[in-house]
Amino acid sequence: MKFTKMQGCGNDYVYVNCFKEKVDNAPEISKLVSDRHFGIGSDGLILIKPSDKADFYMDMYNSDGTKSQMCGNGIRCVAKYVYDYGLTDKHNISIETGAGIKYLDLKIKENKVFEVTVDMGSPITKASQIPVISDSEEVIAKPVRVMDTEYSVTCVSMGNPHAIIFVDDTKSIDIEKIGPLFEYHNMFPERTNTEFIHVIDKNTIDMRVWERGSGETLACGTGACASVYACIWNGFTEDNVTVRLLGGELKIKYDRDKNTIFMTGPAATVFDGEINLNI
Ligand SMILES: N[C@H](CCC[C@H](N)C(=O)O)C(=O)O
Repeated sequence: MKFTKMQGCGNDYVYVNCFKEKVDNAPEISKLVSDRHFGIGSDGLILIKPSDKADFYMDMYNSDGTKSQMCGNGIRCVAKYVYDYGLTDKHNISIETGAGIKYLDLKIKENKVFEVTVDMGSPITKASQIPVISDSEEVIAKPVRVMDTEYSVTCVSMGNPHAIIFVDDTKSIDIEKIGPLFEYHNMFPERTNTEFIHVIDKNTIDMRVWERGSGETLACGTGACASVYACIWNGFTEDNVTVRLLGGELKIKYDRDKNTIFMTGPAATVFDGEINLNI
């Protein structure tokens, strides 16, 4: 199987052009290629497919083989792939995802995409739509006890679930221990991505993330959008926020009039390759 390894802020996936390659059993293949010792090494698998509703369709799988509705860093790399590899010459494209059709604005230098702005759609806060089990309609700054510590949890979906937790320092979190406890917490019937946020100032936050189905990643685009909305909702930041992640920075803007979140960030190609899938 031919593939292209790409990354957005260090959130790296194996991309397959399904206009040319046939991929059966994507969940199994995602687990295989994601393995950083026995496979290619990645946070998951992203299939680039035709769509009858948009220019392309992004089909995304975590490294544990589970499917996700949406991938922010991934969709920027899909945009880079389809332009750089000649599947489109448009500077504005639409991509169908499990979280609806997304619209992207490609920034190009020397005929290659280097940065993309994505209309990520509206944040979802209704508990039943995240989903999160709660006796209230929405979950904002809810105290949740895990491992004899109480955390303040705010839940937002960007088509995929996010639990945003505010902390005083992102470095001191034992994310390998705490991350899975939130991911598999019984308040999240479909599990959750979990973001740990330290608010630096009204326009800057630090973020670490434990992703549903992939563990800690260097960045999470949907998580950055969900986290910025949670910050605005809690009154901690303004509408334009730089999110500082382990793997880079994302610029997030909440457009109040449209109730829409825009994400701007880099996309990079690491290498092209071919793998013998004897499964
Ligand atoms: N890394 C992705 C998010 C993957 C989400 C996935 N872990 C899930 O929702 O199950 C991003 O940049 O938005």
